[in-house]
Amino acid sequence: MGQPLIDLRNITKSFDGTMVLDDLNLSVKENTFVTLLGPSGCGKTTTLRIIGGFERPGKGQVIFDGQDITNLPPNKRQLNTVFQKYALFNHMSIAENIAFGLKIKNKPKPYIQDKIKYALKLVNLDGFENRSVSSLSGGQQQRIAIARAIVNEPRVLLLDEPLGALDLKLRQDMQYELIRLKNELGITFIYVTHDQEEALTMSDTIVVMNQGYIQQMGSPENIYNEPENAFVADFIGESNIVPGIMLRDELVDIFGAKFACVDKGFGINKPVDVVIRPEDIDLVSPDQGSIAGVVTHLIFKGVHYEMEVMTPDGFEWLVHSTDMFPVGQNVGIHVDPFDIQIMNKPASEDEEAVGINE
Ligand SMILES: Nc1ncnc2c1ncn2[C@@H]1O[C@H](COP(=O)(O)OP(=O)(O)OP(=O)(O)O)[C@@H](O)[C@H]1O
Repeated sequence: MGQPLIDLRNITKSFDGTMVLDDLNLSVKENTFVTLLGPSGCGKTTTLRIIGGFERPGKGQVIFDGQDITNLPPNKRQLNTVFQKYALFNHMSIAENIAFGLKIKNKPKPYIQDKIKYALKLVNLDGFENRSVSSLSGGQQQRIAIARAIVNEPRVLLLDEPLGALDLKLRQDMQYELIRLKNELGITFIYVTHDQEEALTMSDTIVVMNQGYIQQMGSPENIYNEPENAFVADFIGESNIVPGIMLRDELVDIFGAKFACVDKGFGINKPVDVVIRPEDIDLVSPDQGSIAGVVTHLIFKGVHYEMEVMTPDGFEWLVHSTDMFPVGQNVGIHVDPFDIQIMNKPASEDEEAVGINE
């Protein structure tokens, strides 16, 4: 593969003596949609601001297309940023808002007019040139903010929770719009969100962060199906995370019951964490399952039923199924070997950084 477009090397950042990013390494390939995902305060925005040039790292380098841009100001970088608050100028028309960056660069008038038209078409707001900012809905304002960034022809668009202020339906519409834009424009998107569903929907690559460390980096499928640790498993979707003992290759003991799996190389009689997604549990008759239990909770969720099944050890398994099993019913739990994910127990309670270079 060619060299990455953006390479963060050993980035460290503290605020008031508190470490926010600790030796962070991140490579982003050109023309990918990369999402920084993690809980509030994990350092996503700080990472984005360092890429954008709004924040200087304490240590480390920001490499863009092979060049060190660590000390370059934001306006000299080939990227544009869209924030959650649209930051449009209320006293200017839509056209003036979009033209703002181009006027500063002294671009000729006909060029600017063409660009405004082109950008408005891209964000599905043709003919909005003379409208005022206040006459637009939140979603429309956010599209204008994106149009304003696009006319500068950045190689990278940085987006910091750009859909955070929108309601669910609008947010979903805008998610599709952004994917379309990325495909049409062929530019690299770096997107910050704490919404895992949004990340799974939109990204080519998800970077899961926690407490200033990258926990895992991979495709949405990889992150969802093969979480590398309990934090990722828990943060991305719902999971049953249960203690197990690897009896040998491809066989794990969970609460005294044997489950066939496909994992190897963990050793013999080794304590592990086992991740099983709620939708991967099949409820069968008690004698057909690997372990028997009783249904303790049942909720109808629209697309599926959500149930909890308590096994004799006292663990309550979360189960999603289109079949309904009433509270009090005795059931067996069966899991396909491919749907069982074995993880090493963390070496200590400390957060661990994981290697992220593919
Ligand atoms: N300018 C600043 N001065 C002091 N502390 C800061 C500053 N910017 C960020 N922090 C702190 O750094 C930590 C990481 O913040 P950051 O905004 O990067 O997290 P985040 O993952 O983007 O969170 P959120 O989703 O809430 O925006 C937080 O504890 C935050 O309070």
